[in-house]
Amino acid sequence: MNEGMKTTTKKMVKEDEIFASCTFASLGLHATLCDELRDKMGFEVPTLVQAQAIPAILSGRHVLVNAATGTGKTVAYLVPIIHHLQKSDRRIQRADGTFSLVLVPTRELCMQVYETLQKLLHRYHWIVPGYITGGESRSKEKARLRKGISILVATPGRLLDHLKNTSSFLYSNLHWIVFDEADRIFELGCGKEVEEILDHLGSRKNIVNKDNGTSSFEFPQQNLLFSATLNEKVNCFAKISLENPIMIGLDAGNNALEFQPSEHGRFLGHDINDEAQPTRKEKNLIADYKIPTQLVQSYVQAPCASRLAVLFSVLKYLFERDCFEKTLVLFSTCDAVDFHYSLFGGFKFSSSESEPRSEHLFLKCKIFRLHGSMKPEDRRTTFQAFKSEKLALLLSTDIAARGLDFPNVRCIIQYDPPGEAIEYVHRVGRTARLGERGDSLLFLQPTEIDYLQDLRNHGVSLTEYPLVKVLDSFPVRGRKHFVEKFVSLESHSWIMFLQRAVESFIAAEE
Ligand SMILES: Nc1ncnc2c1ncn2[C@@H]1O[C@H](COP(=O)(O)OP(=O)(O)OP(=O)(O)O)[C@@H](O)[C@H]1O
Repeated sequence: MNEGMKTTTKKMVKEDEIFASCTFASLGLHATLCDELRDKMGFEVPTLVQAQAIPAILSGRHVLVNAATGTGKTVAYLVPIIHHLQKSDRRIQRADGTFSLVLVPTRELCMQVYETLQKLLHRYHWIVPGYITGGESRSKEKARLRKGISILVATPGRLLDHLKNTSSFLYSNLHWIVFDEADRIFELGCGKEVEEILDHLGSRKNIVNKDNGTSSFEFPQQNLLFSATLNEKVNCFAKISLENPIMIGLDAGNNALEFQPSEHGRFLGHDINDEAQPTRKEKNLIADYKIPTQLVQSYVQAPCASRLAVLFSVLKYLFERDCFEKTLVLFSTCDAVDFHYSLFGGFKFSSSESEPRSEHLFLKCKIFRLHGSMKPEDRRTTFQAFKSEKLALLLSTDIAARGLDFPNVRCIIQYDPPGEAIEYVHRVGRTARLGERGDSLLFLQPTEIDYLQDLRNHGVSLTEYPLVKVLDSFPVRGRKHFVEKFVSLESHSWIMFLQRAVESFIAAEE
């Protein structure tokens, strides 16, 4: 973490590393839509991924986009679809049903894409956006589908449910299917669910050649896959959902990802229709993770006995010394989020045991929590509130790890490392978006330190966080801690003092 860096909105990378030198109009977009992007969204020029993806999608071909987190992928797929819909000779009507489907892995991301759509469609009132996602009442969703939704944003499970059970869901005019966070959707949908969706939508016709009995697929719709991380799951996904796609963001230098357009297309160095799985070596060659260059990535090694006091100390340091606007802390379970939420929200502290009266809240910032076991309404209000707060702390599970665009999140703390290394990329991608500054801190217990090597295998290297300097900055009984040589975290006077205070607070609580 850059010590004492001012929290400015100054971009940390050169503009030409984020934005293209062309205009939205030069990409072939309708003038009104370009005006909307400028006036409603404040977007003057396209980002690099938008400059490549928008013309590719306008061409009508299938497209696979691999671009770092926070580079504008959402607009990259929404805008060409809106461009085509607004220019159709006859204005589309609700009775025409759904023309485009956007599949996303979480409810919060569903709402976020829906809100972006509402802004983009401000001048196109006849193009109706909508969403269906778990946690809503199915009957309300049925009613919305019956009326007709032109561009529908949905999570896979609930979509399949309506495809099977809502006869009034009209999608005979479906032309675009977008898979945002494609690898995650495939993982969640375990492939079968997604294949069922594609088959229900008529998006994948299995053509059997009468002469030689071979089968291939025909795709009447235009399918678009987006993700910041490519892996074997996306490879399988591409196999069942893309036909000879245009590949964007795949480094030519990484031969495992070279794409040779051919009748079926090849992907990750393999013919995507080839049943043979990539060899172990080729798997290891799968893309280096695309991490924003300006992101400062650190780790801290903290044994179990002191990691809570360390987390407390780092948060206090961030909010009181570095004035970081917003911080997101990620835990592995809902219970862990709930436990730390009640602890952080209630823990009072006095810097000297002899003056208990001077107790005050240890963390002086608004604290929110977000996880899948919360009521849908609470998830929605929390999501919106954290987005609008200026100084806040969000404790969450991986529900907040992908796609969510929280303005001014300056630091991502992973208190529990993600199960899969690939989730690391998406978690840290909640900050350092679009050239903004950002920091990430990964907590590792001594037994987890090999995780760093796993990340290094994907081109990600972390520096050690200057933890002792932070701990030494907290006075104990009015005196700053100073020892010649650091022995261990457990024996640090501040950690021992804080740990005792936390334990007695927890012991006294229901
Ligand atoms: N052309 C643009 N000019 C300025 N800001 C933009 C532009 N395009 C997108 N943005 C902003 O950049 C931020 C990131 O956009 P978006 O959420 O689409 O990124 P993403 O690539 O989908 O990220 P993730 O991989 O995390 O889903 C958003 O705040 C969005 O409003």
